[in-house]
Amino acid sequence: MSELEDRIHTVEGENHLHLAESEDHLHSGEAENRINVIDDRVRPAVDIVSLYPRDMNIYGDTGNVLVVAKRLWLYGYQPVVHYVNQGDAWPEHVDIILGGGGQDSGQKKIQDDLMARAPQLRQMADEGVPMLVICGLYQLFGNFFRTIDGDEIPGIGIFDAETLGKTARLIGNLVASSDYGTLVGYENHSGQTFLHGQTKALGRVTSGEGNNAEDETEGAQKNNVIGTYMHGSVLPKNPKLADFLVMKAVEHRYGSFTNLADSSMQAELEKLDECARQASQVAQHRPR
Ligand SMILES: NC(=O)CC[C@H](N)C(=O)O
Repeated sequence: MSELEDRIHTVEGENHLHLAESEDHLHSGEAENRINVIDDRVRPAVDIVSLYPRDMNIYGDTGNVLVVAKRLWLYGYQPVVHYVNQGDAWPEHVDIILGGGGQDSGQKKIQDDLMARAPQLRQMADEGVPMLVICGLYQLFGNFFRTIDGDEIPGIGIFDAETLGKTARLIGNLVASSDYGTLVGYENHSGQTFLHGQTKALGRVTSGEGNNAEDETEGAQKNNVIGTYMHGSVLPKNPKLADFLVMKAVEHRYGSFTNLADSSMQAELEKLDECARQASQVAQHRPR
């Protein structure tokens, strides 16, 4: 084993340890948690922001952070995860932002902080920073969410879209066709989102409801920002979508994406993709 391989191997052990420990940081309130300290001479760093993990993180959405970190690792990069809750400092480097869903009450807890960060987030979206926002946070990346109680939670308008709370909840497995293949996930929301203007949907629903009970659209995409109603978490079963985000994050940081994986990392990626393919097949045929 070369010195480099040896180092990557050793570092990988540490990385897993830190990833496992990182759950503790979700509620720690610390401004920033570097989950691992790795030799930057070996692996180029990519900085991930997990946005509002304390209040916006349901139905396994934190799994998206683990998938992006793992795939970056297997492509030969060094993932550095920063957990950013309300009031926390913004990291110096941000290459990708991942945020989950939440109850209406969670959305109210983050609304002021989100509005304060809105200009920065809009600028980053314009600059091509990849972002993935699920359900409750997706709704707040639109223009507003008017809840069933009549409260209006303002959004940051990255997507030209509005969300209206309805009495019927849309709950169950969700399948959509998209540029990233067949996407599978799980939806549970009372808000129904309607896209306006040139806003592009992420996909077309083939089973379930997606954005609303009317037009068969699911999610939205603008530049490299993706919003979706798919929990589950979505990325483990949808690796093409994960790779789109991973590659855009590397491109943002280094100008282009290069696969730095050695043969064992490549083999692990292929194994993961095969697991994802099988999981997706099963999920697609589950009743709603
Ligand atoms: N799953 C969610 O993130 C729910 C979002 C929002 N509170 C709704 O019910 O529409």
